Amino acid sequence: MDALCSPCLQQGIELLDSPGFSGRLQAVVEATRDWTFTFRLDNTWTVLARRLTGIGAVAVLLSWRWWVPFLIAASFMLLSKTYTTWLNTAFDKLLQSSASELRRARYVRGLLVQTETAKEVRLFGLTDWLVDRYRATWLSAMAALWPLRKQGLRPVYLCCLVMAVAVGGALALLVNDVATGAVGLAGVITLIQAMLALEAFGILGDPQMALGQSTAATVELTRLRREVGLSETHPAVLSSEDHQSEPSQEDRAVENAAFTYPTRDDPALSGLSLHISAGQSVAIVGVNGAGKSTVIKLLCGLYRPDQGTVRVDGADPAESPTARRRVAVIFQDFVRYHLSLRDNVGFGAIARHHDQRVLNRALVDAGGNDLLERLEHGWDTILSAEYEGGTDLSGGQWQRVALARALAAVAGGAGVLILDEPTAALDVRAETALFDRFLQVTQDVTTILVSHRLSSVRHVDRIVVLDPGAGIVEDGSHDELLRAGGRYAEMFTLQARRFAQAGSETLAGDESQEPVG
Ligand SMILES: Nc1ncnc2c1ncn2[C@@H]1O[C@H](COP(=O)(O)OP(=O)(O)OP(=O)(O)O)[C@@H](O)[C@H]1O
Repeated sequence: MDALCSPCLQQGIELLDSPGFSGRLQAVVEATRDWTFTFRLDNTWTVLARRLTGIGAVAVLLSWRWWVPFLIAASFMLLSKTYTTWLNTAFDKLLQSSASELRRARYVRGLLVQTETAKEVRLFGLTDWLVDRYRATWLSAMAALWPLRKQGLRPVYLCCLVMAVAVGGALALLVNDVATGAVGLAGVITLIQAMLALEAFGILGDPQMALGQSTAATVELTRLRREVGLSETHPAVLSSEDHQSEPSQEDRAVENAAFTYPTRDDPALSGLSLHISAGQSVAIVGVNGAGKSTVIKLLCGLYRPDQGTVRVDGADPAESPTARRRVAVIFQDFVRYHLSLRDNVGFGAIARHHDQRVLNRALVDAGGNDLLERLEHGWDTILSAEYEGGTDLSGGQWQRVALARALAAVAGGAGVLILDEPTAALDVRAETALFDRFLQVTQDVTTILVSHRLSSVRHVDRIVVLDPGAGIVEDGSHDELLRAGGRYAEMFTLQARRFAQAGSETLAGDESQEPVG
């Protein structure tokens, strides 16, 4: 799968937006995971037909030496029984001792192919790490099988020997009959074919079908790769040196960008230009559907503009993994990884994933240090109640973990930190406090905040008001925009009045829905 997932996510996430591609990718995943149903259905007929062939073979061999077909068929059946017993034991053992590890392995594999996780996996450059984790978890789950393979298979090998002796003995008899002239050429061919057909009483299966099944997923993968024009080469893995720790002094810019989503006719952005100086804090506000998240996605290199350019530190983030690594973003639909707290935070800076200092600092700065005390296994607690020893978190706790991930990314070298409404579930006061704290701990970093609550973002250096179709309609500091008395001023006043009337607690829910303008 990594042969497809890595280059696919490296290119962008448009492919996963395409229902056709996404559906086929999921089909490949299913194909490599679970053949059980179709396997049984298809093979019912095959097994019936082959058993009938076996009975015919017995009838043919009866006329030669009556005991030969029974001896050979019995040896095949014995082998079949021993092998099936081993297989059942192996599966039992696997499910008993490694079920949760197998599940974890599948979960990690799922992160590589799901649309919901694609943005973060690409942005944080997690593909290779996840592929390695998948392999390691899967191998560790399979470890329960290795001893069984060594010792448990001995009876199976013994039955193979018995079968070989029975078939070999029958062939020797046949050679003898040929030598004495008791059996002619036509008889030899018929009898040998009949002997081979007795294999229908065994469990050797249809090699062609088995081969077809095992290669079907590979064939589909190859076809998908060819269709979407993915190269064979594996994308380069960024080393820790690629994660510059010094903030860059270069600007971030979107220049005359137009973009239409592949599944839409109307453009999400047309002719938008936005320059952000290094170290500046900027808030992007606007009504629902104004294109705020789309601008962010372009800046992250998740999509390529149809027209115009996007530059982060002088490079196109859609093309340059290094430029992409300079941007850390947490979206409203950030991923709640069913993995350890360490992974959830460390994914922000995968090259420093085990640097405890970075993790501690990020969690404290995100206001989540008290969370650590409540987790039974500390940093190694799995953040999902579906796993033994794991636990789920509240919405607010998850948000702090996601913010810690973004801060870890800054420690890992990201120079642009973007929060695209990950705090929408917090009330106005909590969001304002968190944004203020964020601006404090990220003073050297370019910060972009997206929010509907104008009071939460008033302390940024600059506020940009986006309008659907019209692009940027206002641009300035909070005070400047208030003085200008335009749309921002109008909405800020309206929100402030409603806030005062309703009280912070009750308004919190309403205001998260409140559009600007
Ligand atoms: N993945 C997508 N596929 C198709 N259309 C999309 C997609 N994402 C956004 N759009 C459309 O693009 C336009 C801009 O959406 P965008 O999410 O950028 O707006 P926004 O200002 O962030 O909105 P909100 O405040 O509701 O989050 C909208 O018309 C939206 O329906």
